[in-house]
Amino acid sequence: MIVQAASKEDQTRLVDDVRKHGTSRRTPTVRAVGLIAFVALVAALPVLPIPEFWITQAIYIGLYALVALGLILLTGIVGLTSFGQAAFVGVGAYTTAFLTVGYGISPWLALLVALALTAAVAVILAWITLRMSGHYLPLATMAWALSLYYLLGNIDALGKYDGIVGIPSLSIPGGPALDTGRSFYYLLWGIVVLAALAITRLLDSRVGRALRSVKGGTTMAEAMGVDTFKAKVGAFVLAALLAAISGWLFAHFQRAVNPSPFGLNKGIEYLFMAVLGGVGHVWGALAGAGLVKFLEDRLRELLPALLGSNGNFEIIAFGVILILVLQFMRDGVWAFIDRRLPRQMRAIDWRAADPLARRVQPARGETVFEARDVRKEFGGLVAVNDLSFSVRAGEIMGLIGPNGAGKSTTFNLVTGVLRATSGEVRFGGQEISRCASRSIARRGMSRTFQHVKMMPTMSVLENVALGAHIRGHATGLSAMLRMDRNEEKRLMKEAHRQLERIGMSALMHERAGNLALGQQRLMEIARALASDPILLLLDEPAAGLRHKEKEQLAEVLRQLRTEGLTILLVEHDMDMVMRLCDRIVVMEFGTKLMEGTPTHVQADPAVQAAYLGTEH
Ligand SMILES: Nc1ncnc2c1ncn2[C@@H]1O[C@H](COP(=O)(O)OP(=O)(O)OP(=O)(O)O)[C@@H](O)[C@H]1O
Repeated sequence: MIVQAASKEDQTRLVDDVRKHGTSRRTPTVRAVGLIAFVALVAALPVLPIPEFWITQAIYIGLYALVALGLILLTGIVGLTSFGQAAFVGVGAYTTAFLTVGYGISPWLALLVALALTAAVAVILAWITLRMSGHYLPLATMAWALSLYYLLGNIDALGKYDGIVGIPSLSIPGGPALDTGRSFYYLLWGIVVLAALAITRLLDSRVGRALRSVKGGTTMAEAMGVDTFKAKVGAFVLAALLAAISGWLFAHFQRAVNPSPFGLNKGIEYLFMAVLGGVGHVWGALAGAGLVKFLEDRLRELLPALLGSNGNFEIIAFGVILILVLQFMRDGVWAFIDRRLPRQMRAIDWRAADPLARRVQPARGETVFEARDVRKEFGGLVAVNDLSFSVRAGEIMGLIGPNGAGKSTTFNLVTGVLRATSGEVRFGGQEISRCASRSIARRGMSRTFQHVKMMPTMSVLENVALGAHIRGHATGLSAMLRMDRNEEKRLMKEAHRQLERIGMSALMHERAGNLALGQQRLMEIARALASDPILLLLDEPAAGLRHKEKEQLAEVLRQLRTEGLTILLVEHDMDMVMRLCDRIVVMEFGTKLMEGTPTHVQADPAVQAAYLGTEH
């Protein structure tokens, strides 16, 4: 991962800032004022003396924003692309149209049916495609959008391409009818604001961190105990449900449906809204929906006048705008605004929280880990050749060898990233050779990566809190309802404690991507420690560090050993390995060359030859 180190002044400023203001400073008020102003404007709009046209426009923006919100979660947060959101809007719209017009069912009951149907379709699509890597999901969503469009247009009971008319307007059960634009507006925007709030809360939670960790690869997330498949399916279903709610509202607002607004074109337009608005931000959905609606209207007037003929020219203009946005405002309009707003700092509200329960550590000297004749073949290449070694509680075991010796492969076999061709890996007395990474993490093995893997746009504290994922239980729903705060405080307290342990708590509010490489490596160690591991695996933690940073790292590792932690260390810096490790396994060409104390290893002619490249 390419990361930009913050300038020395930036870091000093940040640390000073935190010290001066105390770490419990609240977010500056510009954001809060902006939020209040926005909600006030949304609430006041219908009572202002403005033409009905503007209310209708605001309703369309709200309908679009609901769909775009789902895409923020799916594309911006989890990193999946869907061209099929318009089709989910169609499921919501057609289900309610069919049931309310054909069978006189209450629209609210029809909403439940629409949501159930949408969830079923989304789960099936996600289940089939997300197990496969590559572009299967985007392709499947395209196929889904195309097939639903033609299906709707060819079913007699759904009125073919003419659709269904005479859909009743909504009314609050036992309350008023929402049959005017202004009354409908309140229901719709109430739902939009609630959905935006729910997604914001979700992102600021244990499940939210897990969802964000999935973007850009699953290895790190799985190593933190996150079920990445479940996270992806969950995000896909939630995005589909938001689209279906938009469709349900759309049908009762328009009072008629036909297949055209639910085709692939519209699916692309929804994606365009999310990207234009800023796919990484909840506000991006609102900005994108507003901008696209505005552009749509302007272009529909302007383009025919300019070009002298009628047609769907705005699609071409959208394409050009998208290219320009991707070129000059890659993260969307909201990211551009967000960068200019005061940085958000989390208030420290966890001091009084109960600490998380700790694992019982094995007695010093007990064998915690064992590899027995572990072998890994890549085609004809034997990367790890019947390797056996064990690690005892409370020691630092080094795993060294020249480039290509098989150390990283061994690491991946041990942590469940790769499956061994043969042999056995045991941890805590149990066989784990067939276990997935996340299940190994739950058993008490935690790791760092040769190339730092983190969430660069999230704070250092949040990155470290991800490490404690397996120690929490709060669900996404409880996060949306803010019923997870007690556990969240405990997780944050743990993350803070681990940052203090490695001497980095002053940087906890900094964006992880702004840290220098040495600090990022230390942050990874804090993250691994937050899982309360029995065995800590460090993959070349000193790579790329300067002398002083290496000294700091060595000091941290010594301290951890004193506290009784067991460490398996892969490292190229021989000086560090020899000074730190209790025992060392030396590998060459996938085979164990020898095992012993640093003194033995250093004196061994075969080891010297392996490193110097001479015959032995
Ligand atoms: N996925 C893979 N497919 C094919 N060959 C692989 C794969 N992963 C590793 N190898 C090969 O296995 C051998 C061992 O590689 P590995 O990365 O484990 O060595 P290493 O000791 O970690 O090296 P380094 O110190 O350079 O990281 C190398 O020859 C490498 O090319």
